[in-house]
Amino acid sequence: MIPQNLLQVTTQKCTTGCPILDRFLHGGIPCDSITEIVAESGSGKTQICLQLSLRAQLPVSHGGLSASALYLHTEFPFPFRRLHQLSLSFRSSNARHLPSNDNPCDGIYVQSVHSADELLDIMSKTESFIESSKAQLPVRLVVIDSIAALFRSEFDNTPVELKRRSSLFFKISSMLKALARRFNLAVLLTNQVVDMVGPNEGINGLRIGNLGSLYTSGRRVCPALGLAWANCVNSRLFLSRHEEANSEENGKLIGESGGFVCQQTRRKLHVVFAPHLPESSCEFVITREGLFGVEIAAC
Ligand SMILES: Nc1ncnc2c1ncn2[C@@H]1O[C@H](COP(=O)(O)OP(=O)(O)OP(=O)(O)O)[C@@H](O)[C@H]1O
Repeated sequence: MIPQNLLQVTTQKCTTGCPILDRFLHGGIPCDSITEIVAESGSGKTQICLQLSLRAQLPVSHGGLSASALYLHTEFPFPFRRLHQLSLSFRSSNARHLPSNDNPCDGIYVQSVHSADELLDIMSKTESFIESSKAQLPVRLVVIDSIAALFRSEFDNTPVELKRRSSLFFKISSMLKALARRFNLAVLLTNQVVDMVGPNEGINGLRIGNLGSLYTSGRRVCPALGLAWANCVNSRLFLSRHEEANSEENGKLIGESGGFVCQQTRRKLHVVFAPHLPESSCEFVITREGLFGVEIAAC
């Protein structure tokens, strides 16, 4: 058996709730591991985090973790309405696998975080929190949405501050990895992107993972927080979006040629790096029910 297959056999995964995305991710988001989803704003990062937080409650036999989720949010306000909307469709399509009277939103512990120091403080208390919540569904999924927001304005661009920032990265990731290992948790983080300017060489051309350059909305971007943070996560997934103009008779906009033009957002999930996934990408859509993969028929 090759090492890649060994990892797949022994690692438990949390389903996304979509068979196409699960197949693409070889079962879902892995436990005992840190998975990062990086994308520009409005790409679906929060949507997939909410979706996973609900799906974690499913029994293991149905791809879940039979577990609750701890959702640490750094972007305000927390999207309670979207969670409620997702929970309604989740409950109606999974009624047979969930306790009949329970509200799935109750299986998600939501906690706001305002700074990196506060995150460290919360994580130091998480161990006893997880242990004490053993009576209900145990916490087996930790979400941090988003990690970049904690570092957005707190640090100057000086060597001393950058060193302080890197040391915080390593502290956070080693605490997360220790928690993930001890409780067999799936850890899911979101990260933002920054625009890349200038030629694709030198530090700009530095390749991290499978993809040389990341493109979204026609811009070349790279994940926020740089190389030091890239070394802190086990897997990195990238969500891209591109607006396409399709001429259509019943479309919404009038194109240059006088015909109708319909704007359509094409979204893709890419593997930037992951120990258990090959270089690949998968189209997806976002609906009221969440994120769903789309299989493109071969011509
Ligand atoms: N109910 C819904 N039906 C269809 N699409 C939706 C629905 N809710 C959200 N979306 C789509 O999801 C996108 C927002 O997703 P989300 O907030 O998860 O993105 P994000 O990457 O987390 O953004 P940010 O970084 O700004 O928080 C919107 O652009 C919208 O197109």
